[in-house]
Amino acid sequence: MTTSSQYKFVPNKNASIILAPFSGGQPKNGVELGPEYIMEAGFKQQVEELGWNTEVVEPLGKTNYNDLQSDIKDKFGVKNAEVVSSVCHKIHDAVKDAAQDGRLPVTIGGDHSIGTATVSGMLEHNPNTCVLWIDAHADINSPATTDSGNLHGCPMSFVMGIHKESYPPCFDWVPQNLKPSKIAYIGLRDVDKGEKQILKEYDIAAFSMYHVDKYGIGKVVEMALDKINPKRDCPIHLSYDVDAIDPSFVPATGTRVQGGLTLREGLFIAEDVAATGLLSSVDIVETNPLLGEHENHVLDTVSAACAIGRCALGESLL
Ligand SMILES: NC(=[NH2+])NCCC[C@H](N)C(=O)O
Ligand SMILES: [Mn+2]
Ligand SMILES: [Mn+2]
Repeated sequence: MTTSSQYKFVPNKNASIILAPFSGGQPKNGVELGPEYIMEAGFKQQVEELGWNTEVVEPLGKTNYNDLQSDIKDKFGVKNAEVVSSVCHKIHDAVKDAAQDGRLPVTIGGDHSIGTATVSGMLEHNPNTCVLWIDAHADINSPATTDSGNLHGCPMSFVMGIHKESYPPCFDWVPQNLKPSKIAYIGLRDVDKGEKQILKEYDIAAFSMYHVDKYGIGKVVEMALDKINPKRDCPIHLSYDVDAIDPSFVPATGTRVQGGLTLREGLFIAEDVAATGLLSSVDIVETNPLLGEHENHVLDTVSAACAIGRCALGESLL
């Protein structure tokens, strides 16, 4: 079987690998090292072997934004709002610039708070963009609902403007331009009570591990795309939290939840998005090399992160 390997929204196969070594959206050290480990594993060369021209972009420069962190909630009930906001603003601009330049942004985290930046950046570039969020978590808490106060649990509400009266003013720059009908989740299995209410209230397409078991991953990806991209004509932003995949395959991540996707199911999602020809951007987040109990944990996690990227960029298309 042959599948079109053409990327409709990036016909020249130019990609920008955007490094986001940031951990301020959650309390565990080490997730800021994700980009370094993934690049050292040869990710850029791997992408080039697939026929992409790549450039590496470091919107955070050499500044270390990770020492400014605190574990104390502010009066809005969240932690590190100022630094998360300013890091996201830089990544937002880098993602948008890359896309405007005809390149496919591949943003490597770092924690998932940067979803605020990538989703809003791609939506400013093309308002038809839909979002496929692959994660054990819904990351749709607002400052009003979050228990942890960790902003990596909140990016989806920020880009939709859910409970906007609860946001710290430093997030005023974030365009709240994602419609609830343009986001679908796959892999959910640890969703907070307040998040469940939001998913219901906004009628958001949410496929949990229950649906993966019941229908199979192939059908679930199809159902998700039917909801958010029924005519298969809109660009797809794939935001991939490696914790969607079961911790037996991907152990080095900060919020492990048992009962996840097999590695093959996880890669299939990226392959199937690639096969649509509609991929316009991808995030690969939450690789934390300091959380492996031994070296193999780190190797497995880093190589899964690289494989997600390669599959999204067409490795399995013949
Ligand atoms: N990107 C992630 N791993 N997010 C985990 C979020 C966990 C929890 N729902 C919280 O709000 O803190
Ligand atoms: Mn997660
Ligand atoms: Mn996440």
